[in-house]
Formats: sequence, structure tokens, C-alpha cells
Amino acid sequence: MPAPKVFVTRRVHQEAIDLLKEKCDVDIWDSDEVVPRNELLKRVKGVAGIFCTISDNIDVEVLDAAGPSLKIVGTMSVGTQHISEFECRKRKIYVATTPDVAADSAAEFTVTLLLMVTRRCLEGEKAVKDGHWGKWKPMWICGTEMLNRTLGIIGFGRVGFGVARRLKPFGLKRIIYHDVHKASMGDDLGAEFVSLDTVLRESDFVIVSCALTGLTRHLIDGEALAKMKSSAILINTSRGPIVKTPDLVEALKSGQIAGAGLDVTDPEPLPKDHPLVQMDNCVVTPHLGTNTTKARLAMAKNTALNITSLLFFNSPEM
Ligand SMILES: O=C(O)[C@H](O)CO
Repeated sequence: MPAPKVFVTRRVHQEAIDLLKEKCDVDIWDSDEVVPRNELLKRVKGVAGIFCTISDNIDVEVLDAAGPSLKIVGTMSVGTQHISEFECRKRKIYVATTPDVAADSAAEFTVTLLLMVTRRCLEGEKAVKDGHWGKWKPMWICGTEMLNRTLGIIGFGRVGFGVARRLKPFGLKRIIYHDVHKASMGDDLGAEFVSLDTVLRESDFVIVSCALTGLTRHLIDGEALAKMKSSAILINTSRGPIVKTPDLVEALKSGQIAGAGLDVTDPEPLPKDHPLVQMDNCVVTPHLGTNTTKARLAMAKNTALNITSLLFFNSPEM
């Protein structure tokens, strides 16, 4: 029997390609840039697996182009909003993600971004680069400490919990979280399960780490932002559309909240003249949550193994 065909939509780690090549006939869009749509539609024809990233729109047209041979879409990500999951389910095409291997990297980055905002690191660094570092000034670029503050987390999965675990030793007064369910793992940290309203009203730092779904799109809109303390800081490392961008711009401009750190935005990428990029009280990073060498290699290998496992060893009930 000929080896099943797999199309890889981007240049990824050779280790992952080697894993695929042990069992499959592999075609790669060998570039750091997104595969052009016409090329994607052409190259998926007759494949059994697609190895994709969050930049590829795997919609009905792509599934149609692949045809009935397609058994699995393996994405090198936790998020799946770039894949038409509903359509995949209808066609019994398995969608595989890489949730376990990137959570530490994402949690660590979320903490990094929070500290960058609370300690106003970029303003300081910019002052140095712009030649504005003068003699020591008693009240210059003063930030906020973690000690005795309330940390609020929206979405207490692997990343949310990882953030709480990392920040607990900073001497927080309370850790509160909201999720669809109370998480037993929160008990170990003394984290309290509360309503979304309570997270918004009582937190000094609000971390968005829930998945993007129909229910969480624009969860953080003007109404939600108006409930937050004027000293509060909002961090989003999950997905951009969970926060309603124009409402956040307004809240940061008016002083409704004190600051924001965004590793994900809507739109993404943000143009460099976007108001969020121009504001001193907003730190924007370019979707760096899982960018460690270790996590990215693990994500690539995991995706390859997801594809070969499905094609060769099992077909989970769908
Ligand atoms: O979904 C994910 O895994 C990330 O956003 C990609 O880095």
C-alpha cells in the first residue's frame, strides 16, 4: 500500500519532518512565510493528513480540496479557531492539537508580560534608548508591586493555573479565578473560584487565559472594562478577539484601567501606527507565548506524532 500523503504548510523542525517521513509521503511548503492560498488548495489534494499552523485557514474550501482521503488536521498549536472544527466533525476528520507541551512556556511568558507592565520596563528601556536616562529621580517610572495584591484569572486551565502557581511566591493576597467549572487543582494554591464579575471588580491584575469560543468572543468589552479598578492591569495571552479592541483603547485612554499587556491582538498583527502600539501604558508583544526552543520543537514533534498515530495506530471514535 502506498504511504499516506501528508502536507506540511510551513518550514518546521527537521526532527518533526523525520518522524513523518518514517511512515508518510511528505510534501512541505518549505518557507517561513504562509503558504499562498492557491498553493494550499493545490497541495492538499488527496492527502490523508494536513500539518498546519495558526496562520492557515483550514476551512470548507480546503477540506473540499483535500477530498475524502483526509483523515486528520494536526495543528502545531493549542488554539483551533483557524480550523473549521464543525465541518471536520461532520466529515469525521480528526483535529489534533498540542496542549501539553507548550503550557509552561505560555504561563512563563504571561508572567513576564505582567511584570513588564507592572514595572513599566518598556518605558524605562525606551528612555535609555532615546537618551533620556538622566540622574536618579525619586518619582520617575514607578510601577506596582505584586505583594498583597489580588490576581484574577479568567480561564483556569493549564496556562491559567501555571500563571497562578508561578506568581503565588510573590506574596499575593488572593488568587481568584473564573472558569466554566471549579478546578480542583486551584485548591492546592488556595485559589478561589468566583464569578466573572468578582474577578473583574476585585482583581488588581486580570489575566485572560481562556479559549476563544462563541461565548468568550468580546468577553472583555466596554462593560467588563468598566467593572475593573482604575488601577487594574489587563493581560491577554490567549486570543485577541476575547478583548474588544476599540473598547480597550478607550479604557486605556480614559484611565478606566491603568495598563495592559497584550501578546495577542485583534487584528493580529497590529499595524505599528495602531493606538495600542502607541500608548505608554500598553505593552504589545508579537504572539510570543510559546516561543521557546524547547516548546516549539516539542509542538512540532507532537504534531507529527499526532498525525502518524492517527493514521497508523488508532481511529478515535468521533
Ligand atoms: O495556540 C497556540 O498554541 C499558540 O497560540 C501558538 O503559539
